[in-house]
Amino acid sequence: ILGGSSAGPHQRPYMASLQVDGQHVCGGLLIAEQWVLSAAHCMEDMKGKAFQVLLGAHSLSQPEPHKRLYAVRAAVRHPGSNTETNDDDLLLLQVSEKATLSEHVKILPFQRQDVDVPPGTLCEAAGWGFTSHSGRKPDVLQQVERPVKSREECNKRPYHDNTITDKMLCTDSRKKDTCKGDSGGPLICNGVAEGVVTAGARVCGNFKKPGIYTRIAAYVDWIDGVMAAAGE
Ligand SMILES: NCc1cccc(Nc2n[nH]c3ncnc(Nc4cccc(O)c4)c23)c1
Repeated sequence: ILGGSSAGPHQRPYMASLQVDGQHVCGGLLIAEQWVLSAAHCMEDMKGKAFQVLLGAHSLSQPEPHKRLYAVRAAVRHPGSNTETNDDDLLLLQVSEKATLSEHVKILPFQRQDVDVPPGTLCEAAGWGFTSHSGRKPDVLQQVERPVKSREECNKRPYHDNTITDKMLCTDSRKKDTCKGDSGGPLICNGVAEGVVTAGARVCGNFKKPGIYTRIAAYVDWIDGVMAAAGE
């Protein structure tokens, strides 16, 4: 997160950190007791290694009583996701057992009504991604408030030039923005998860490349279907 601030400890108890060999790779959000929603592109960063899901964390390094690392029982990428585009950039992770819910670990409701968030709505992104262009990594969860940018505007040059589909939304990216490591994390508007961070052009903090998010409401049937079909 560029231009943001540290979240209060456990103020965002739905935040997940996807980790390989103890290193943060991507964000995620807890959407059910045994399910974390993230971005399909995050699987590319795993380099085929096993990865875990950290829940209940504020600091990535410090021992915290409610921090717990879960093994992944199943990783389901959206069938439409691919390495070339931002389309359908969603990943559902079934963790090895139901998460122990508490003040520090909570489920975040997601938008089920497939209606665009009005442009100008102030939303929040959070993550443990880069906090500077030089690639500085934060220890504690960062957050930033961003206004939604209309799809019409976001699809113009010099912005994203007609690559933003109805299943995506944009936020202004001038100075304050998501960056490497924030992929997979939530965009929260009025307390409800509306989007999942996708890397898009991978540019951070440049107003010419607004932040791009996958609109969760456009994937409710897929999400419900995967969770229903999976076993224990
Ligand atoms: N703001 C959109 C967004 C959301 C999520 C991830 C991303 N960026 C990235 N995703 N993956 C990446 N691999 C390498 N570099 C990357 N961005 C980068 C790194 C250092 C300085 C800088 O200006 C930009 C990214 C960009």
